[in-house]
Amino acid sequence: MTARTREPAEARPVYRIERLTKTYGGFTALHKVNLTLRKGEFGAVIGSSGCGKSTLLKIMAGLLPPSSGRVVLEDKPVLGPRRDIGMMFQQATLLPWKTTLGNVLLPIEMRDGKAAARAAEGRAEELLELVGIGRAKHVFPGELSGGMAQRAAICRMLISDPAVLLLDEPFSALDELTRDFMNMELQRICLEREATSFLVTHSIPEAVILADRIFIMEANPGRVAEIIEIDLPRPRNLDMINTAKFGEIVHHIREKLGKEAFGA
Ligand SMILES: Nc1ncnc2c1ncn2[C@@H]1O[C@H](COP(=O)(O)OP(=O)(O)OP(=O)(O)O)[C@@H](O)[C@H]1O
Repeated sequence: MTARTREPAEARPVYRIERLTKTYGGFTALHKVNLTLRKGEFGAVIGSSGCGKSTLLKIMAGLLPPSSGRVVLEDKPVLGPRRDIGMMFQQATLLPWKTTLGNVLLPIEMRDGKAAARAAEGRAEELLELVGIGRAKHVFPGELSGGMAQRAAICRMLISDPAVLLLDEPFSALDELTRDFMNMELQRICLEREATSFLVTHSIPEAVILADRIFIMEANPGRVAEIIEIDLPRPRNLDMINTAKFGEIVHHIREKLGKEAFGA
């Protein structure tokens, strides 16, 4: 696996979220959230249900306007959806009448037309090889397993060469073994591409195994309560889950979230 050319802590900031507040009517869902992601960094956000994780991700993606504050990506304010922001959701949502290759090329076809999509076929094939489903390029989604469909969704996200990957529980619908495997694949892809990534998850071990930093959110109003640096070496592997250090980090986060959930 490709090693990092530099540690994210030394890299330049790519994504800046500044004093972000979001209100729905009289309800404050997010209150003055500050957060910076550096080039190649993997950030994860974790917090109890309703603390504003999805709201934060939607604002970061330009899908929802903030009430105040701002989001800046590569020195340009995010004012709406942008081609340099890649997103992935719990469901792969592939179009059933298009092949795997056709689905991967869809963002190009929709944006720049069929000729541009044809011109990008080689690149799409490379991406399918990268995630290990090159042989399924002419297969329709109905014949793909859940893990294969999410691999195709990864390629569809990467085809536009986004500056940042926003991941909303991308593997939570998969069985545990496939999910573990896909998380390791995600790490490999992110390391190879020096991708800047931000993951929303409900799973503490998933956040710990993937992230350089974990943002713990608390509710009422939604805010970042603590940032935890995960200094496990890279590339990470699933055996690390059984180490004392991993257990201590998980325990600390669980305590923190438990206090929040039960008001202790
Ligand atoms: N469109 C909306 N109108 C009013 N309130 C909303 C709206 N969307 C979200 N909320 C509220 O804002 C708060 C944050 O919601 P959000 O979905 O961002 O939380 P979350 O942390 O992603 O939750 P979960 O983990 O359950 O997905 C919740 O209290 C929710 O009820």
